Amino acid sequence: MKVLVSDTLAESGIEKLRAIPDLEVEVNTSLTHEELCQAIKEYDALVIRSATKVTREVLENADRLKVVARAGIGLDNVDIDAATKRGIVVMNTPEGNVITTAEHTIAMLMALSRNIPQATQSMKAGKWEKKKFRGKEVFNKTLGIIGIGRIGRVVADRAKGLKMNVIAFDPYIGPEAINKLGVEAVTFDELLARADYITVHTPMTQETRDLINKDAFQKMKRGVFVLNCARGGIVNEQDLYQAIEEGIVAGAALDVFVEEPPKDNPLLALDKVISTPHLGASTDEAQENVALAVADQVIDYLLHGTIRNAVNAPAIDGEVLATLWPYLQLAEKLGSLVQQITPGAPEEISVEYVGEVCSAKDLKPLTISVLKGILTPMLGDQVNFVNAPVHAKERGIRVTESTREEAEDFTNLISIYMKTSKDENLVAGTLFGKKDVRLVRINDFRLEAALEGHLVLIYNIDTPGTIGAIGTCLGRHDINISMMDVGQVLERGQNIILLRTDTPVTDNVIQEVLALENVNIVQKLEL
Ligand SMILES: NC(=O)c1ccc[n+]([C@@H]2O[C@H](COP(=O)([O-])OP(=O)(O)OC[C@H]3O[C@@H](n4cnc5c(N)ncnc54)[C@H](O)[C@@H]3O)[C@@H](O)[C@H]2O)c1
Ligand SMILES: O=C(O)CC[C@@H](O)C(=O)O
Repeated sequence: MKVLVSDTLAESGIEKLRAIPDLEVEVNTSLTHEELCQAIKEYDALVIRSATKVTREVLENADRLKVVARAGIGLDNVDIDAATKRGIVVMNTPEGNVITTAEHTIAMLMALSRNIPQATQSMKAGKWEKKKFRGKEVFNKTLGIIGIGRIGRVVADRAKGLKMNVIAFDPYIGPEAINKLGVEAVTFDELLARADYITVHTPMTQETRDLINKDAFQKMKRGVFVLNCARGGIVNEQDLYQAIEEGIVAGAALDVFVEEPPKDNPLLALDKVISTPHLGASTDEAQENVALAVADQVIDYLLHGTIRNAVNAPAIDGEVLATLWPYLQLAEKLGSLVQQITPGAPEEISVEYVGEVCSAKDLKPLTISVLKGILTPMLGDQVNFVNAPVHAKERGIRVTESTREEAEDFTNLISIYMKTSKDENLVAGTLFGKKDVRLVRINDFRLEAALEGHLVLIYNIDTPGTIGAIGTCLGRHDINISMMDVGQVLERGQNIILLRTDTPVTDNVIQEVLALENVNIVQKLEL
């Protein structure tokens, strides 16, 4: 079998792959996209970091490819849906670079406070500018951490060592769990108002894109320092530029950018911005960790069929996988839906399997798929079929599973009830014709809708003209509705409307729909 390594990988990982007599390993880090589309035809495995773009076109040419393996976490450069459609397993190595990235954040924090990069540059230019580069102590200052997952909590630990006061905001981890880390749990606005330093450690999701925007900067202390060693775009780049110009932000440290490498990014011209070229994970130790992990995972899969850390397939036997496949999609989509409509930190998840689906020998992969669906909108690429139950456990989520063999209205049904710190909801779905995923219930409302694309969920009072008004409002913004399904609870005179639109609906349009008469709740969903 042939393995192509198309990005720079630590030598130890390449040696590990080469030590297997059944594997022929080629390293080529200079392929163009067109060359990769041609070359990929011969390979069984593709090992990448973040540079290789594994597009639909690459995957369509991948006649024998079985696995795309990422040394690192982020899979922004892989078309996972296209890989799934072609039965190609996509895996990553989510553990190996946590400490390294947290240390980089602390290095950036210190460099920012003491103007080290600027002072170095000035000295190299033959100057001695002692006054110009007077800095700030971090001792006793407040560090606000947004997203206190694996990296965020190591940053907190190291910052406490520097005797900083650490506060954190993470809507998906209960305050008790945050407080247990010796970190004060606060709301988003409180963090913005109190922090002297703000660092983001969330994944890039719909919710975190532009999380630190104009509004957020307006709520910060004057003189705040802002750090982003997570993903470009969590801190809006134009708004950051403006906030620096207005004197709100005293300095920013950026390891990641919306466009990498950045082209003519005005932030890089500002003295108050220090930057590194996505070096968060770049230490000998982390690169060794992820290279060895990725090599082990590829060997295990190619030689023994054992899947680890896959984001698109559970670790089960191929035959069982074929039978469960459509149910896995249903379970994951329903999980994603219930998470998107239920704000707050999940506390309890109950999954009920009804009818034909109960004949599956083992329902655990389906429950894991539900968990993956629930956790992915919160954690992005970090969640896979292996670690989803671990993440759920770490977050203190109670998960229960039950079965009922007798089906009522549907031959098979998966229902998920989720309770969070703020709300609770129940959703249910079925497979039509054994493979078409359909949503059939949200709480007391019965529907029949395909679960895909850009969706808008609207709760309204059942009165003539409301649906027309919603359609007109979207039409005014040139948004085409490609599907509409209405569920009713007659006795309460309430409707639920699920729309699919050809293009995503912006937050401003959502607010306009919400302002219409008889409309109570409007939620934007991506499935
Ligand atoms: N710079 C680098 O080279 C580098 C290296 C590794 C990881 N990363 C990035 O660092 C980030 C964090 O990675 P991790 O391993 O700690 O992930 P993680 O999944 O362990 O933690 C992410 C945390 O963010 C929280 N979160 C999600 N949405 C949020 C929101 N709207 N507001 C506040 N918190 C929210 C989650 O609940 C979770 O606790 C990711 O974006 C990852 O891609 C960057
Ligand atoms: O491979 C890299 O250097 C990027 C690392 C990091 O952003 C990741 O997603 O793991």
